[in-house]
Amino acid sequence: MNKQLDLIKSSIKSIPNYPKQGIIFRDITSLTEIPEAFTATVNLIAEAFRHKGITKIIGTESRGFIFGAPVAVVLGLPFILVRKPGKLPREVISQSYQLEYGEDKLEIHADAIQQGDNVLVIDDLLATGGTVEACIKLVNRLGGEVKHAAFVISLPELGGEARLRKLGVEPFTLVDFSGH
Ligand SMILES: O=P(O)(O)OC[C@H]1O[C@H](OP(=O)(O)OP(=O)(O)O)[C@H](O)[C@@H]1O
Ligand SMILES: Nc1ncnc2[nH]cnc12
Repeated sequence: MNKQLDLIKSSIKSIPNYPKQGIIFRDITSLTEIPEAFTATVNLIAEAFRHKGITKIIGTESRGFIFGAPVAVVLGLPFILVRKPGKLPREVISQSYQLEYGEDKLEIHADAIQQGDNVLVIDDLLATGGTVEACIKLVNRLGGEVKHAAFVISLPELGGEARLRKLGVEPFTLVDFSGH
């Protein structure tokens, strides 16, 4: 187990000052290029949630798709896409959320979640928690519940873990990095 987590962490490249000065970008493209690391990542998340009564998995555009979709396949669960505005073809509901500078929106198909759904949100990385909070609001507005959210990477200093706990969701993360 620790060997797998070590492999996953060492597969993530850190790029200083990208996309802007002062940010250290934690790059999952170097992880997905290593089949053993990508497979271990998907399997560790899937096995952690196999017996949690999850009914649907959400992946958030775009990096959440990379991990959410294969976990949904492993668990045999529906995969729901939460996308940036204007990308989904049928009726949607939208949720605004704060970015570091300014505001953006996320959308979900209005018929994607039903009353009683127990939804797992999957993303590559938890920073401020704004993205996952917007997903939780979308699911709740459609009558579903989010009790679990899973991330490959957490940046605890940015407050996302604490924000999620306040919303009653215990974050599941594989590796932590300190520093932005
Ligand atoms: O916890 P937060 O502060 O909300 O940040 C985390 C989000 O930011 C990144 O996505 P981004 O919006 O950069 O889009 P991308 O996946 O298309 O690169 C990342 O993939 C998470 O979805
Ligand atoms: N430091 C970081 N690296 C990669 N993706 C991010 N999304 C938000 N902060 C990030």
